[in-house]
Amino acid sequence: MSDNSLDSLTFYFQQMMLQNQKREFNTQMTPVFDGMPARQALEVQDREEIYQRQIQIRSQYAFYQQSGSVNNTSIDSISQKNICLKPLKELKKIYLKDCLTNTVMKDCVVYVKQFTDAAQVIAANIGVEDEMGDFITLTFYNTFKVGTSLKVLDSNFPKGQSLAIKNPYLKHTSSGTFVLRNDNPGNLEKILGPPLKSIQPISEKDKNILNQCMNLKEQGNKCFESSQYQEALDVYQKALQMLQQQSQLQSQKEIVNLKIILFSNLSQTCINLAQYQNALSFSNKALELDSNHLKSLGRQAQSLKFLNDFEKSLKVYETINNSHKKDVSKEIKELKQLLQFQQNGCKQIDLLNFAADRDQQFKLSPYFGPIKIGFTENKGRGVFTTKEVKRGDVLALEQSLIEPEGDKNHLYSIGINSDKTTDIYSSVEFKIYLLHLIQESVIVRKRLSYLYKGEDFKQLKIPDLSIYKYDYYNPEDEEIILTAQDIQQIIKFNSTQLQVQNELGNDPITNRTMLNLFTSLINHSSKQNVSLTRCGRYCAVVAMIDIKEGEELCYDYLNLQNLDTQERKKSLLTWNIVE
Ligand SMILES: C[S@@+](CC[C@H](N)C(=O)[O-])C[C@H]1O[C@@H](n2cnc3c(N)ncnc32)[C@H](O)[C@@H]1O
Repeated sequence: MSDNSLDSLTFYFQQMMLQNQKREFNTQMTPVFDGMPARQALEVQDREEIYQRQIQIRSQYAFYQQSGSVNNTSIDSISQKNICLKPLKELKKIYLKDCLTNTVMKDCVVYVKQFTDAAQVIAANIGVEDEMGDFITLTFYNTFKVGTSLKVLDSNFPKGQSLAIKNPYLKHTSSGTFVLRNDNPGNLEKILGPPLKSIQPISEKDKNILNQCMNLKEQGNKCFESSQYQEALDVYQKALQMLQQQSQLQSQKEIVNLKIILFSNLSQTCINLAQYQNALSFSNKALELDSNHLKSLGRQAQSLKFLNDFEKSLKVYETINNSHKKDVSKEIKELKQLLQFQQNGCKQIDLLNFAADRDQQFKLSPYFGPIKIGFTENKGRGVFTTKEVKRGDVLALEQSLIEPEGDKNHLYSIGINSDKTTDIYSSVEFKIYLLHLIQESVIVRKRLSYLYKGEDFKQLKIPDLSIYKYDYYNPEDEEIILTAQDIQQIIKFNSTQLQVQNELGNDPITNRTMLNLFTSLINHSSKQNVSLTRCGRYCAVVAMIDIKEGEELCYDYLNLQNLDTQERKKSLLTWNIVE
C-alpha cells in the first residue's frame, strides 16, 4: 500500500484479525450460490446499477458525516479471517469470472480498474472492472472512518486507478446482490505505474472483423454438423488467425469470448477426428482464457481420457461435477474404474462387473491391452502379446458388430454347430443386417474391409490397432467398396456361432451368429490360451493361462464341441484350416 496511513491501519487490522481468528460469527450464507463462478452470478448485475448506487450512497453521506462515532466494522466471519500477507508476485492472477461465490480465492489476485467514484456509508465502495470487462462493486470495510470527507475518499480512491485485490472474496449478499467484499485493507493494493489497459468500446472497423470471424465460426459449425470435420477445422482456424492478427483487440471481451468458443470448437472437432493431442491443446487454450468454460472442461476431460490419462481426466470431471453442478457422475464412475484397471491390470471379473453395471445406452470405450497385430506363418494375420500377461487379464474388449440377442449380463459360450453351418452362412437376415450396417457407416466399412482376405494371403494388410479404438474417419481415405461376394467371404471366415443359454443354463438356444471386427483376427489352435467372453454388448478376449511376451493368442474355434477327430477336421476345413 503506497499510502502511509493505510499502511499503519493495515498493520493494526492484521493484529486485530489474528487475535480474533478463533471467534465464530453467525453469517447468513446463501448455499445455492456457493461455488458458482462469478460470470454466472454476475449476469444479474448491471453496470448502470453500480453507478446509481454510488450516487445514492454519496447523497446519504451528509447524514453519516454527523455520526463520526459509528463502528465501521460489519461482521462477516469469512471476510474477517481473510488475510493475505504474500506479495503480489507470489499470487496467481485470476479474473472476476474465475471467482467462486462465497469462497475466498486463496493466494489469488484480481487486477481491476476503478470506474466509479468512491462512496461510503459504513463500508466504502467503488465500482471496478477487470481486463475481461467484467465489473462488480468492491466493498471495503475498516479503511475509512465513518465521516471521512469525500475529498479524502477521492484522493485515496480516484476514478481510473488500478487496484490489486488479494484473496478476492465474492459475496452473495442478503439483499441478493454480489459484491467483492474486503474487510482487510492489507488485501487491497494500489498499482502504481501505467494503469490497467483501459477497456475501450469496440470500433466500427473492429466490429467488422469480429463479424467476419463470427460468420466463419457459423460456417465452421455447419461443416461440423454435417460431419465435415477437416473443413470445420480449417474454417475455425482461419477465424482464429484473423482474430490473433488484431493485436489491439486482444483484451476486448467480445474477442476473448469468441476466441474461447473457437478454441473449444476446435477441440471438439479434433476429438471427432481422433486427434486427441491437438484436442487437448485447444481445450487448454480455451481454458487459459476462461478456466470455468464448461464445454472446454468437458472436452479437456474427454481428450485426456482418450489419451489414457485417466487420473487427470477424472480430476477435470470432478471439477465439472463439484464446482459447476453438472452431473457427470457416470463419467466419473467410468474413469474411476478405468483408473483402477490401469493401476491393477484389467481382470475379467472387474470387467464383467463393470459391463453389467452400466446401462445399454452408455458406450463403453473399446479396450486393448498389451497386444499387437502381426503375421503368422500359414495362418495370415494373428494377434500377439507385447509383454507377459497373467491368467484372467482382459486383453481386448470390443463391441460386437453383430451380436446375439439376450440378457446383457449373460455369459455365452462360443462354438460351431456343424449341422447348421450352411444355414448360418447363408442366412438372409444376417446378410441384410450386415449390408445395412455397412451402408450406414464408413468406419464399419473400413474395419470390415480388413477382414476381406482376397485371393492371396500374402497381400493381407495389417490394420493399425487404433482403427478399432476410435471412431475415426479420415475423409481423405480411399472409398471402400465391398461387393456382395466379398461380404459373403468375410462372413464365412469370421463369423462365430454362439450357443446362447437361458437363465437356468439348461436350455441352449443355438444358431446365434456374432461378428467381431478385431477379435476375428485371432487364429485357431486346439491349444488355446485365450477365451472369448460376452459382456453385455461387448466381446472380451481373456487370458486363460499366463502368456509370455511375443506369443500368439489363439482360441479353439471348435472349443465346445465334443467332436471326434474326423468331425473336427471336417468342420475346420470350412475355414480352410488343417489342424
Ligand atoms: C477368423 S480368421 C483369423 C484371421 C486371419 N488369419 C486373417 O489374417 O484374417 C480365420 C482364418 O484364419 C486362418 N486361420 C486361422 N487359424 C488357422 C490355423 N490354425 N491354421 C491355418 N489357418 C488358420 C484361416 O484362413 C481362417 O479362415
